[in-house]
Amino acid sequence: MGGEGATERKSTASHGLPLLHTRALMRRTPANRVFAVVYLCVILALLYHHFIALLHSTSILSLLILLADAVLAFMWVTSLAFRMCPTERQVFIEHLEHYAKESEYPALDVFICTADPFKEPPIDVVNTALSVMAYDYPIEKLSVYVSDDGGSQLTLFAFMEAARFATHWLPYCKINKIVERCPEAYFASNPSWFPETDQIKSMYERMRDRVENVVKRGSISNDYIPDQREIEAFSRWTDEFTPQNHPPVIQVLLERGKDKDITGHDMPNLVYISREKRMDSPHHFKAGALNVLLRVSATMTNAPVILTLDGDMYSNDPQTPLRVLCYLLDPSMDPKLGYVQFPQIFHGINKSDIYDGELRHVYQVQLSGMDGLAGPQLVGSGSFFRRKIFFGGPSETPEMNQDQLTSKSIRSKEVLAMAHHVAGCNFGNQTKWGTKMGFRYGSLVEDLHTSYQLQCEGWKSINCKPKRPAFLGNSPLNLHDSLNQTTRWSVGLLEVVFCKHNPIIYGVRFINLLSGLGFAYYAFWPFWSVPLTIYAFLPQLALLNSTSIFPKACLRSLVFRQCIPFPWSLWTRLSGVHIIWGDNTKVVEQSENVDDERTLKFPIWVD
Ligand SMILES: O=c1ccn([C@@H]2O[C@H](COP(=O)(O)OP(=O)(O)O[C@H]3O[C@H](CO)[C@@H](O)[C@H](O)[C@H]3O)[C@@H](O)[C@H]2O)c(=O)[nH]1
Ligand SMILES: [Mn+2]
Repeated sequence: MGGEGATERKSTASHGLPLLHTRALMRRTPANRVFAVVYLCVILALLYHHFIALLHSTSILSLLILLADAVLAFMWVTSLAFRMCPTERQVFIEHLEHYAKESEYPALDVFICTADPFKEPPIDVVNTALSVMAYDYPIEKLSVYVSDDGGSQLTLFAFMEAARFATHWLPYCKINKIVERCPEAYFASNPSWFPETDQIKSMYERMRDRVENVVKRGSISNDYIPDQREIEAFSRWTDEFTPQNHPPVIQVLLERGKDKDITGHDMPNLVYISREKRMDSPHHFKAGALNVLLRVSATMTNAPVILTLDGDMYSNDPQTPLRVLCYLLDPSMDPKLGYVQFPQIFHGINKSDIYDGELRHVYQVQLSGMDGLAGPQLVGSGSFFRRKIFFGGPSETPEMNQDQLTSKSIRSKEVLAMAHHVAGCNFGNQTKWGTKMGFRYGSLVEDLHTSYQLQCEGWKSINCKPKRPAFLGNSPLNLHDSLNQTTRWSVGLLEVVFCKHNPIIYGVRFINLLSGLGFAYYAFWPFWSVPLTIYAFLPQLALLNSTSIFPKACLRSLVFRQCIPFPWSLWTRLSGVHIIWGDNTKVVEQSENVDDERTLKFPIWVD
């Protein structure tokens, strides 16, 4: 696991072709490891100290401190997963041509989820879709599926508009080699001017106004719908149709080979899906939506590679799928590689980010840490999968027939009938969907839950962190949304803790010790609230009880003599600095020659 980084830093692979990717341990790894050993000693000393203090006098305060510090210590131990083998990787897209021709690239199905047109504005979801439809990827290999869990005709309307605008937008991006392919972000960035820029900009603004007007009004007037086929599509919204109770709606908006852009080139497939919802049938939230996408796409295109995106997360780099191919097309790649995860990077957050919406520790530090083990967890968006991982472990997946049904038109009656059938709410009942197949049910954080189960089955993953963010998304900006998200995540994470495959019990055995700890770190994340709450009230309680919570005893005499003489005594000898750590009950032992001027007093804080 460790040390391979250095040896992999060479320019050609063993088969003589230039390398597609490299991987190396980060330079801070040895320092991290030394730090971990030192820190572990201090934590043990601290817990020992609390324990001794408890023996001397058992008060509620000392019990609370012990509890708080025990939880902090546990969380710190689980976080070791991120520090032992932090890994960085590089890909070389320019070497892809040595491995495969464009026509040999695997097909790619993109899944975009949205759930509520009033919380996630359809125009944002449209921007997400346009940004991936314009990927630098062979168009005949690309399909985009939009899952609308809100079952809203407003979203369908937005996508009908998007399909028309895309026939102008895609050639504009490709001919002018635009890098920013999300139209909203492109026009906001003061782009360089091309002869068609003004025209395309006003087209975009017209589309945006139409979509926003319709959402504002909450209904679509007939003069907004130019096409008979489109009027028919909306006829499915009958009076009984509600977001929680409706039949499946699947609408093929663009079909490759049939629909052309304004320069006469093919358009990628674009399919709108709103799965069947019934009050008496569990929908399993996003995991349920993603499983319907897996099944419907299997009936239509069945691409071996899948990308999942949240509706609010657009592509910021048209070459992203090529980066993934650098791993997937490498013949020497571990066949157990199941998915490639890109970090979530958020835009529009103010500098101070008081709610930590950016989650930088997760995306900048922890994913690289997990990458050196069995691989990062899924983070819900920006994940490229091999389709087969949803159908069993690495040793048991049958090779699926990729040509199955793909020769038929996706608008054909047969294909559509099948697609509607698998989008039904009872289709997955009494099957392995959600337990052994597809995204796993049972947790609101389906991403962590599913990736944990996949890694237990033996699948591995890779963290891909290019300099230019591959995707940019939205994060809660106010306290209300932020608390809502935290509550939802906490419930979902506790569901992972209390499921029968708890990471501490199963994970450390089925994946590996450190990865298991890494998953435990996330699953036990709600437990941070225990020490936070205790430490929030501790000073006040101590004040009321007239007890001191900050200690006076000498750590050197307490720890060094009784517990761990080295390296702390060496440190004291070399530096002459005594570290003082005391006790809230009484002075345990006073050291003889403590030089007041060179004595550091501080409480020990974990992490
Ligand atoms: O029943 C549902 C619920 C949600 N979603 C979609 O799932 C995505 C994420 O849901 P959101 O409510 O925005 O949750 P967040 O907390 O913002 O999302 C983070 O956390 C989720 C749960 O871990 C992950 O799925 C996401 O990818 C990750 O960005 C959105 O696009 C929703 O439209 C559905 O399609 N159906
Ligand atoms: Mn979100």
